[in-house]
Amino acid sequence: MDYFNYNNDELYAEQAKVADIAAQFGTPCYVYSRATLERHYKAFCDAASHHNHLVCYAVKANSNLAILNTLARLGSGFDIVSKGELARVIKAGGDTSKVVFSGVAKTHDEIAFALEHKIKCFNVESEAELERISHVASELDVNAPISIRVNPDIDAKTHPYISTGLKENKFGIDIKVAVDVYKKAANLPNLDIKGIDFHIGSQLTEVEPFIAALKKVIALVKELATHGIKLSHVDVGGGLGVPYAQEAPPHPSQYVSQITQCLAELPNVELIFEPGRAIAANAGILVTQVEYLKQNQGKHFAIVDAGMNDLLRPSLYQAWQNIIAVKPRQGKTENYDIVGPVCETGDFLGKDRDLCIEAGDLIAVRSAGAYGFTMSSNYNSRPRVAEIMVDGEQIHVIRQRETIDDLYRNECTLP
Ligand SMILES: Cc1ncc(COP(=O)(O)O)c(C=O)c1O
Ligand SMILES: N[C@@H](CCCC[NH3+])C(=O)O
Repeated sequence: MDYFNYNNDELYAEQAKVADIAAQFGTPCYVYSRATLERHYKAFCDAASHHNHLVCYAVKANSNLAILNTLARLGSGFDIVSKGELARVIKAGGDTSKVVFSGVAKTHDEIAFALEHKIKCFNVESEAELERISHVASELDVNAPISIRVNPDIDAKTHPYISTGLKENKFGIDIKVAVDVYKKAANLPNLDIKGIDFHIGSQLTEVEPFIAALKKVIALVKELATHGIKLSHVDVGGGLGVPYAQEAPPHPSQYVSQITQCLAELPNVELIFEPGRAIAANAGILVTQVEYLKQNQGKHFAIVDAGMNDLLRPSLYQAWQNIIAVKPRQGKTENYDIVGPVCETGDFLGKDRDLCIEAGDLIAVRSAGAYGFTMSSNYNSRPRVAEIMVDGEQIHVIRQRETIDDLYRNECTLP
């Protein structure tokens, strides 16, 4: 089966299962396929098998414990951005020695927690952070493994909100001053310089920007060697896109092979990948029920029970995700805006979709396994939805739907 089984993934092939799941557990709900998740992870590993490598799944894409545990069992490492994400990795049985820690605002407490759990590396995003990590490591009397996240000033040609490798973005350290920062790191106490990393953005549909950034980084690795600073790994970040609509991003094997070719001149350097979306997006769907069909002066709306609080990407980035009927009907299609219950005009899951549907029907938003549940909220006091994993013939509830009580569990009224 294709890596991007966009039109025919394991879940869609089992429409009856999706309908049963909705009947049993209610809607909206996220439904994931373990088989797809595993296949996507292996696509990276298999393609990189001839180079010393580590795939560190980006936890932010989908941090459910069952998802992390599934990947941990395959030997995955993890890219984290908070103490909470590290705690999830530990709870899910992940190996902390395979964890890299990214993010621009690591606190004293987060750094100490990561050091106590002996993570593989801190991806350092500023000189001030470097000093803080050195300080915390000295307090704990340990050495902190570090890599500098360089900002290579490469245009990733993606949505401006998810572009991270340009000088106007907050991420990383200007590649032009990186040598000086490495020299500074070499002189600070309790730091072990391990590697270098970059991450130029998300949902990239071409390999060229990755290669352009990697070439700059390889030149820097060589320059650092002339200063006696030897690196043992190069972390190329995540960012490989998926086909939500007509875009045709490269298959992971193509992407990985171009990267390994580029890195062939540094055969002893470990290659780290941080994919999130490419592993999780097309392993999940959001299932929602049509509550009402409505017409305003010729404009058709399908009002569904999932909203922007459940899946934010369409509202936040005007992202397009395919929407299909779980049980297609024969008949005339209508052009609908698929909108949710939230009191915001921007609350939509899709616009201008031709569908043949009736109230009560189930529809599925595809490619929703990444940045779906993790970006959901309780806005409008809507309980967060259930997450379900299809695992061969078995179906597991991997997160219960929140109850109304859950909404105010941590609140109180004034005395
Ligand atoms: C540092 C870092 N690594 C990895 C990722 C994962 O990105 P993606 O889901 O696009 O693979 C992100 C998110 O963009 C990130 O910020
Ligand atoms: N949340 C974004 C991706 C951001 C990646 C994090 N750096 C999305 O849904 O596309």
